[in-house]
Amino acid sequence: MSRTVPGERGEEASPARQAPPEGWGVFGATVVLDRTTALDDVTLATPRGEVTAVVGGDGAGKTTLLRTLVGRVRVSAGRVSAPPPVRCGFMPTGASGVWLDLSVAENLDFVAAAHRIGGRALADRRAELLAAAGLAGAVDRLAQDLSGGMRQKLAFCLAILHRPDLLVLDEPSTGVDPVSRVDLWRLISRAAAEDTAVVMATTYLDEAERATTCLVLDHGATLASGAPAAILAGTPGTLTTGRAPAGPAELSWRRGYETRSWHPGPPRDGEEPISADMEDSVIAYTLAAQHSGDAS
Ligand SMILES: Nc1ncnc2c1ncn2[C@@H]1O[C@H](COP(=O)(O)OP(=O)(O)OP(=O)(O)O)[C@@H](O)[C@H]1O
Repeated sequence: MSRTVPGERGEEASPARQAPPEGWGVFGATVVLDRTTALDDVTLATPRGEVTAVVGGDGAGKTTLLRTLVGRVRVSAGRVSAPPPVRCGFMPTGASGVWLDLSVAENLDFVAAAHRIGGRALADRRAELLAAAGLAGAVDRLAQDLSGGMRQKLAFCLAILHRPDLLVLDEPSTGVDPVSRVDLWRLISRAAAEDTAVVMATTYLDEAERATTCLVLDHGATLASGAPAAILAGTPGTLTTGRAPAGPAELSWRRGYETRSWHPGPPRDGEEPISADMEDSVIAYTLAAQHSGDAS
């Protein structure tokens, strides 16, 4: 394990740093947790100014990967390169970074104090974030009295308050209503536009499709990675749609009123394959990994 983190939590805020030439990220990382291989030789590069999405089903390794990136989990093989903790922002899943018995303003002030931000700089930053997150009318409300979406947005504001170089978000929009999801995505895009390296785990594949690059995990292993368009273009096998499954039930799934069917290999006679969106594509990659030994 060779994590390169020069700073310690709680050290004084330092100016923004350049990423090393090879960039920040997790490179060839293997993580074993209590005899479970949570990550198996996974690489995730996190360039500045870009949004990198990590997707995958339950237990795929998303949280472990993000926690590895911010130094909370040790790798048993591979390498992690990240800014010092004081220059990272981490939003854990479920808005668990929010103090429920503090008001919105107190939450922000508390985190600002930890980063030694005060006075005019804090007033300006607080006003900017509250306006962008649509929380200006709720500054004096206890966090426990916020809606789930408002709490997620507050958690986001806490993670980004000190303008981190690397912003790591664990399922920021899970359980959030569609309007708040749009707000959150705007905040995330804005952070990237301000040259922050943004990494987010998400279960919403339409969000992943809007990221600059995307990493698809399954059981701790990489199924696909790259620009969303490249992932879609590389979708394995053949995908069709219809009213009923075109093959075995375990290779079919519902999409709205339709049923998608997948099989490995090229289209068969008479089949009319469809183009995959990210949701179909991730399912196809997963099925391909599960059925890699099957004849096409
Ligand atoms: N502390 C731990 N001890 C042992 N195994 C763990 C621990 N934390 C996670 N795991 C295992 O590591 C694997 C990856 O878990 P992880 O939480 O990273 O997945 P995830 O993609 O974030 O899933 P979810 O979306 O369900 O939270 C799972 O098999 C999980 O059971």
